[in-house]
Amino acid sequence: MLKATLQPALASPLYILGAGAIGSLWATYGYQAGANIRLVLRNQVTANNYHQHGGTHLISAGQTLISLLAADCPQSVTAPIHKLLITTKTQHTLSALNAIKQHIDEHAILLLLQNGLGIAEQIQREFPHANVLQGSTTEGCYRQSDFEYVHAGHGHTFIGASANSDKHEQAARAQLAESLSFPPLKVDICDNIDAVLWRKLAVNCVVNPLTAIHRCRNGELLTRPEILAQMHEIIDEILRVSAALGRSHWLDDLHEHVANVATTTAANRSSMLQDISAGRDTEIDAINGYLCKLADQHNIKVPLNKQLLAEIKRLSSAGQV
Ligand SMILES: NC(=O)C1=CN([C@@H]2O[C@H](COP(=O)(O)OP(=O)(O)OC[C@H]3O[C@@H](n4cnc5c(N)ncnc54)[C@H](OP(=O)(O)O)[C@@H]3O)[C@@H](O)[C@H]2O)C=CC1
Ligand SMILES: CC(C)(CO)C(=O)C(=O)O
Repeated sequence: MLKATLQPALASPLYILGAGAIGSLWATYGYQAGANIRLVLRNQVTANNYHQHGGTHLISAGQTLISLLAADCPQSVTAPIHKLLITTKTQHTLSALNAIKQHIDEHAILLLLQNGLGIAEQIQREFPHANVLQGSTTEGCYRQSDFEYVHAGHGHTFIGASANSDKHEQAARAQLAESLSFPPLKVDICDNIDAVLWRKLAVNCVVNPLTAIHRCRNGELLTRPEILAQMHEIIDEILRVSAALGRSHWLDDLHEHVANVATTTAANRSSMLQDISAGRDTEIDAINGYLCKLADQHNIKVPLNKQLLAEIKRLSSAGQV
């Protein structure tokens, strides 16, 4: 079915669902740029706390940028949402969206900026007429305390949809990317976002659970021979799944790529390590869980990925008392 054009939604206010680290980057720089942005916070208590705190404080290049945006909770949203940036963790996305479902216009732009895969398809099923787009970012931001974030690393953000979209939609998508490029954030459209996301998934399947299990920073993975050997075996499993899906060309240098990411982010505590250390649930289902599901569908054995999945789930439930 031909979808309604993206154009009407483009001119609407940008709602941000999931005003954590990544959401706060777009909220803060958007506010600085004078964009029309509204946050959708979890509930009225969070919205009150946000106002009492005086909004979001983002430490960026040694400066504290303060933004006090309009902050709704699901009960207080009044206007229809036409353009929504979703920056919750993957495991919270559907419940967060369902809480505001009645306020989302049926042809809305729903842009996911998350690690992990599998959520976009679920959202498209829940919102069949919506323009569901996906993005991937290499910006780095972490939470220092409530509503206080640190922009730790500058990166690049790509957004896109499935390859077979028409030219008209592509132009609108370029406009969307431009409208989200609040300096210093840089957003571009990508002709093959599936490849970008798959490559990111592959890295996350290796680095995230291993750093969480071994409680180490990303770079340390490369310095321990037993972990390094495991990394290569995990990557080989990912490559076998990719081959079955006809996606090998997206990952032709995966062993080197994972090592490069671990090197360039050597000092990072991965997001999964942070979640496990804080006793929070993790994005493992959308990362190794997603890969294992595909492997099962294609009868490919991925024992190491399954072990990582089980171990992270065990650690995560042990941490939640
Ligand atoms: N941080 C980074 O540097 C990077 C992150 N990513 C990816 O971006 C995504 C977001 O990550 P990040 O920003 O770090 O995560 P955060 O945990 O910092 O932010 C997620 C936010 O979503 C909020 N949230 C959860 N449930 C709801 C709900 N029902 N209604 C409203 N808000 C809700 C959380 O609120 P609460 O705190 O109350 O739970 C939290 O503020 C993830 O997929 C991550 O992997 C990708 C690249 C880099
Ligand atoms: C690339 C990597 C591993 C950087 O830490 C990441 O995406 C994460 O921590 O989730």
